[in-house]
Amino acid sequence: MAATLQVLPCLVRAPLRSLLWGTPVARRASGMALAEHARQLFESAVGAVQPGPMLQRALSLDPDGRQLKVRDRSFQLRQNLYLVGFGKAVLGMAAATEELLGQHLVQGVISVPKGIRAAMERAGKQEMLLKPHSRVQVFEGAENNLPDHDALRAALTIQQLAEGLTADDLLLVLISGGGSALLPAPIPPVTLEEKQMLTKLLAARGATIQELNTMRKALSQLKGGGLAQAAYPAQVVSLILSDVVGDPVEVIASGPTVASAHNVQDCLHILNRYGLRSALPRSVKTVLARADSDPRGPHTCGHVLNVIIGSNTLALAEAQKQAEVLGYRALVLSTAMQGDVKNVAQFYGLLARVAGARLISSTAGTSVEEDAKLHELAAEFQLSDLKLEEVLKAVAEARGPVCLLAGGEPTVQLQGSGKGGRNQELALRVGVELERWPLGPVDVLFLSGGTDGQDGPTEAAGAWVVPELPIQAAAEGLDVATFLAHNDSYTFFCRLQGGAHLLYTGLTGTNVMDAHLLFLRPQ
Ligand SMILES: Nc1ncnc2c1ncn2[C@@H]1O[C@H](COP(=O)(O)OP(=O)(O)OP(=O)(O)O)[C@@H](O)[C@H]1O
Ligand SMILES: O=C(O)[C@H](O)CO
Repeated sequence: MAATLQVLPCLVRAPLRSLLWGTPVARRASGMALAEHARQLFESAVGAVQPGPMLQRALSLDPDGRQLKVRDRSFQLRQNLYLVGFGKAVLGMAAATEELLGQHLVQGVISVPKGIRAAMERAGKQEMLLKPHSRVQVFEGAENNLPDHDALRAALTIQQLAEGLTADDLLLVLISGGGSALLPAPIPPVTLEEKQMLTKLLAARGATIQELNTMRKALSQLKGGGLAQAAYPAQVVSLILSDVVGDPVEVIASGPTVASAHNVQDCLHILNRYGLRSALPRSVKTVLARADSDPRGPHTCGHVLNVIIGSNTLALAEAQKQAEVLGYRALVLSTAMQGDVKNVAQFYGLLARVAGARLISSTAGTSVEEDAKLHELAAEFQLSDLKLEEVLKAVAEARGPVCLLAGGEPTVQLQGSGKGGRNQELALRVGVELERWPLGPVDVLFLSGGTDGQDGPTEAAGAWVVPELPIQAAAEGLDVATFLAHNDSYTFFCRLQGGAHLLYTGLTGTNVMDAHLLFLRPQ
């Protein structure tokens, strides 16, 4: 998520209302009513994981304001409350926390992306901004999600605050995605540049976020429970907005308040897997060699309460509820969609075909081959929570409009130098897939959007498509295959019907991966 949000370049001529869903002409186009519902449901998903409501749900003060309740735990408040935070959504989380607990807050320090305050101001999101005389000091850094010297300064200030706490104090830690890059504190003699280089190399070779953060933890003073250790003997409560599939607290932002269960062997394994063992800087070898013989052993976190306060699951549950209100049979397929965007697109294309056939009539169903192929594709993703059979069964019984919801974070192997994001590329690819399969008398619409409101380095959050997409594109002389070959989905959608298929929300101030919505409505 780049922190700045500029004018929407492909739509500068359009009035504000039509920026969202296009011109009146486009509005009449096929699928426009479904598109309006898709936008509403996407917004309700994002709304459920806004910092304010999330923190109000997670925290409560007793009537005399002396006890803070978090889940089933109570903490005494007596001018002993401190706050630190790091992550893309932490500015709004800190503002909401100060709003709720300001009278008890002694001091706070947060590390947030460069330019985020200005972007929130431009977007008119006052609720995401701290008040003028806030007790929370803000550091902006980690441009392009890479740790830099500004983030390092923030991390050292956070460390100092934590180390100064006593057993009477309570430290609230606000954590969200992007927290790893915003809290760099390499163990000497490893330098910031060396750590940055290693994480960049691992990411470029396809390391997963779990692998990347295992390495980050091994080389950091604050990750893998280091921050909790620094705050000891104060009590620590971490409020975590998850941007990782399955909400693993030890992985999100590299688990600064969760004892690391990894050892040096795990790190060597990862380095071997990506052919990086021999290229390691001497400093990294030194730190890894020291780690297992550290007499203090791993960090202990018995004084910590880690709480997930927002996640993709929560966001989809709200969208599901709203879809039912709009009259859809709404079903959540998975909150763990991962895998190459091409395969994910193929899956959704085939799902529309198979589910669509079941919706209109079980006898005019799809071929055995199509059904088998759909299950084969699903099995390849190895999704822990996929409910394909249940969903297909429910669709067959639905007899009316259906909305299938999923969440996660597919990956794009970048080959071209075009402008796009994984949501727009997924939508474009699904548009192509939808045309490949005869769908029968069913209206279909697919939307993919990033819940942070910014898809890759573009101003859009995502896009929506209908099966007529290839025909619409051809009518405007747009060759979909060429745009896809250059990873140029944003340019494509800007040109298609004057940008009517792009989803614009502006920066949302939250981040729980992506949301995918597939609508099927018998004609
Ligand atoms: N031209 C492009 N076409 C398609 N995808 C792209 C393009 N350029 C970048 N991306 C994808 O965008 C993603 C990076 O953008 P973004 O900052 O939104 O994601 P992120 O860093 O994973 O953040 P978040 O998890 O907060 O969404 C990467 O997955 C990258 O592959
Ligand atoms: O910061 C990070 O480590 C990633 O966003 C995952 O939480």
